Amino acid sequence: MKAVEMNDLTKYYKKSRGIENVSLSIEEGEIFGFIGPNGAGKSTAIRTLLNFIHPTNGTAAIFGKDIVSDSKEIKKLVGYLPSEVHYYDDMKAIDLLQYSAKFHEYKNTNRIHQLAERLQLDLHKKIEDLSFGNRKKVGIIQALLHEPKLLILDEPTGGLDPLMQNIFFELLTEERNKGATIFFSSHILSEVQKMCDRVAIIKEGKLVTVEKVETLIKNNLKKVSLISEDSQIADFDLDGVLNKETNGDHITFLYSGEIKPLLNQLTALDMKDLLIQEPSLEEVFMHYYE
Ligand SMILES: Nc1ncnc2c1ncn2[C@@H]1O[C@H](COP(=O)(O)OP(=O)(O)OP(=O)(O)O)[C@@H](O)[C@H]1O
Repeated sequence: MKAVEMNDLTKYYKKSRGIENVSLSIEEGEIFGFIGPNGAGKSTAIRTLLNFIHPTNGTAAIFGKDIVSDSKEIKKLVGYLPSEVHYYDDMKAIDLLQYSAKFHEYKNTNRIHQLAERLQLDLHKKIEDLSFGNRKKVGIIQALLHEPKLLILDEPTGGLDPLMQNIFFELLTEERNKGATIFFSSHILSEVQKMCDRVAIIKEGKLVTVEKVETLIKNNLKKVSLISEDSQIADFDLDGVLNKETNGDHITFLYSGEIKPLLNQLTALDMKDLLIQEPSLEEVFMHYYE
């Protein structure tokens, strides 16, 4: 059974586009990244999955249960971290988390303390006295505490310092090793590269691609940098050449295709230097974003 399955999931806010015809599925046990620029529709997709907003069209299921009609059952299986956490400010963190554990009928309250220790959070402070990053930690503990089968995390690392981000990713890895599925949205390419098995890229509400992270990087896309004083360099072109930039005698571009035609074309140029390498994940994404 798929952990998450979206079929043509569409959400319009009145006439304005949230997401359109998003279809994807996430396997149980996967760490799946959801990447896209601001306003692309990541939070809309996540909030629709959690039945906070209703789909305009299409369907989705979590562990085979319909996101609208079975939403109550789904809530028991899911841990959710919103991109911005808002709580009752004058509650202490511990009270809020114990209340949350009760809601999930989760008995092992030691886990709250264990997670707080790992994340270095003082549980006895009131929410209003916590910094933005420390409130985020409360949200992380709330999402993880009942050991859900599926974690849905919307921009989870915003506000965490690098040390805490590492601890957070350790916690996610531990949950995954216990069998959890993790679906998280992010702008931060390095964390997607480090953590995810597969990634979906969303742009202007539509899914652009779903790929294994390694495939995205290796997808035959090469970054070519060369130096040449050859006057023909400005006209250099070939099927598969993308994002060409010329700066004096330096030229860089991405290339997707067979390597031989590229080399044939290059050897015709009078070159001073040539470097063909794998593009960074960022360069790959910029190519999809354009
Ligand atoms: N409550 C709302 N009412 C009207 N339009 C909305 C609402 N929420 C989101 N939108 C619109 O839906 C589109 C997708 O927004 P969404 O917040 O899902 O994007 P996102 O990818 O999560 O962006 P970000 O990375 O900035 O959080 C945007 O055009 C946004 O303006």
